[in-house]
Amino acid sequence: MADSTGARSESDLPIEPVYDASALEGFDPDVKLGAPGRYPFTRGVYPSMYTGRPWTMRQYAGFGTAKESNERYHQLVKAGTGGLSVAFDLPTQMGYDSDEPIAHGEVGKVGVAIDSLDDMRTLFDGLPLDTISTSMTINAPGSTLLLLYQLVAEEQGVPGDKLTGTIQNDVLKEYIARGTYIYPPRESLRLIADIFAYCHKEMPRWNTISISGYHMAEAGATPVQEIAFTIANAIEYVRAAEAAGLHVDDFAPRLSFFFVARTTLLEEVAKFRAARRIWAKIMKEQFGAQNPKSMMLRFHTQTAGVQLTAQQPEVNLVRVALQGLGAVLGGTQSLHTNSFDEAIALPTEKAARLALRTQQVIAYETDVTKTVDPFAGSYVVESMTDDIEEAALALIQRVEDLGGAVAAIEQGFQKSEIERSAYRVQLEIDSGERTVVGVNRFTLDQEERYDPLRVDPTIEADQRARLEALRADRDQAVVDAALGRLKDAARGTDNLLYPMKEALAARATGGEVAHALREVWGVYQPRETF
Ligand SMILES: CC(C)(COP(=O)(O)OP(=O)(O)OC[C@H]1O[C@@H](n2cnc3c(N)ncnc32)[C@H](O)[C@@H]1OP(=O)(O)O)[C@@H](O)C(=O)NCCC(=O)NCCSC(=O)CCC(=O)O
Repeated sequence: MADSTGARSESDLPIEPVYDASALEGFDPDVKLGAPGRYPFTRGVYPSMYTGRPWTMRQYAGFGTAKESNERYHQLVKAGTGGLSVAFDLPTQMGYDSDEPIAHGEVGKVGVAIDSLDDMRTLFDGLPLDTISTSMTINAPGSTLLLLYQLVAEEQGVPGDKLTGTIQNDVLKEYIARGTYIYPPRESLRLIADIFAYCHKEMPRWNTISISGYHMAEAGATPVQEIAFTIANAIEYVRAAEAAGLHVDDFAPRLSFFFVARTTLLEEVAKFRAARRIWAKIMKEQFGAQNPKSMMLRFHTQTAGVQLTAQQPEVNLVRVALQGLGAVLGGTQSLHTNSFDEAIALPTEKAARLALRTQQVIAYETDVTKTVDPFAGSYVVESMTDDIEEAALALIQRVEDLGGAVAAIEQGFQKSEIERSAYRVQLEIDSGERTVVGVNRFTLDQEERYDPLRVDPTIEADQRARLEALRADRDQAVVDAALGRLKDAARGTDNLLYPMKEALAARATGGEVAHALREVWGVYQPRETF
């Protein structure tokens, strides 16, 4: 291994200037790799990987009203996207309606505003929910949006067992890095276990959670921290579901993951391979899973937004191509490539199309899809995979020693470790030790003007008007009764999703559902650590 003066990876692990056969001394490919599609899945979750089917090109999109977002989805489908991915605005993500004072100024900004079944119907108008898979980036109110989706599908004549997609539903990382939590951790875990049980019965093809390292990475986590904290959260979810009486093989096949892809391509490929191996072993050895699908770490990837620059934004096209290539070489199941203008504002239609084209070039103009796991056996990538696995396992153990992910969150552990890493990177950029092209080297004297997309400010008023009409039009007594049954379930142990679905079908709003649960469970108060 390199001495302390040698190159270091993003995870602060040594990188040798040259790797040779000695790096793989004692390396047993049968144990470390297995065949593609076989335990421990280091080489990928499917035997044929992209030679059988390309990854899902799934571009995250949504802004303004349901109608505008619906138009963008139709454009993306026309441009060849393989699956939908819905971005919701902050009020929707926090369980507030568009007409609440706290929502003012945020309606439709970072995603689409969805208040009720009426909005959801508009959002998916003309999109065939029996054939398209849809991911929804929604966490604390994940159950609400999932049920609205199911209700719209039922109106289209598509039953729950035909529906494919994913809700993010990963509240633990919200406490650590992203911030859109509502309820305290223990109640959130109970809701998540109810979602697992509901989907097992009613929507068996749905991916019930997307356990995410992406946002931790955006907040500054290193690759090792990203996968270690994500897997530690996943362990917590498995325990919560088991405690609720579910059998591991009844829900684990539908757990999915979400990671970042940085420009440091070699380490990223190693990270993805290590993550698969770690998860497979944990599920088999620690949780006694029997179904190989329970051991498969299937993941979505988004290219690293934090690496994009507002300066010379077209350079971001190059960064995204490299990041996307890393994700594919690492065996991702689904990929979002960022638009080059994302460091400035919401992507324009042209920028969104170019981002999709980037994936299409990787898929159809390179040769990396023609053979499975092309880096297998590489001196450097296998060494890095081992190093990352070892470091990540040690960090998972530290979380376990603190009492598991929830206890560690309550002690502020993950957040402060990530902040330390972010600080280190910022110091390196400020001192010039780390080059960011166009920012601290190769800069322009005068940046070109760039006209970003702006959200129409009148949409908040439109959304309010729609809510007023909905409240005047619906049968309030039916809504109140259903919300009452939801609160009773929250006080007791019955699965919450059944009364929640009744309330939403009666046109209760997302805000009303969240308020009902707030009333019973209270809200999470974060602990500040320095
Ligand atoms: C599991 C994944 C990762 C991918 O699901 P997909 O449906 O796309 O892919 P998949 O499951 O791999 O493949 C679909 C079907 O094809 C089959 N299949 C695929 N490849 C195969 C092959 N080579 N051989 C045989 N079968 C194969 C699979 O078994 C599966 O069928 P079966 O199902 O029948 O087995 C899912 O969770 C997902 O799509 N996640 C997306 C998450 C996302 O978009 N998040 C956006 C976050 S955006 C965000 O957070 C932004 C930042 C912010 O807002 O803060």
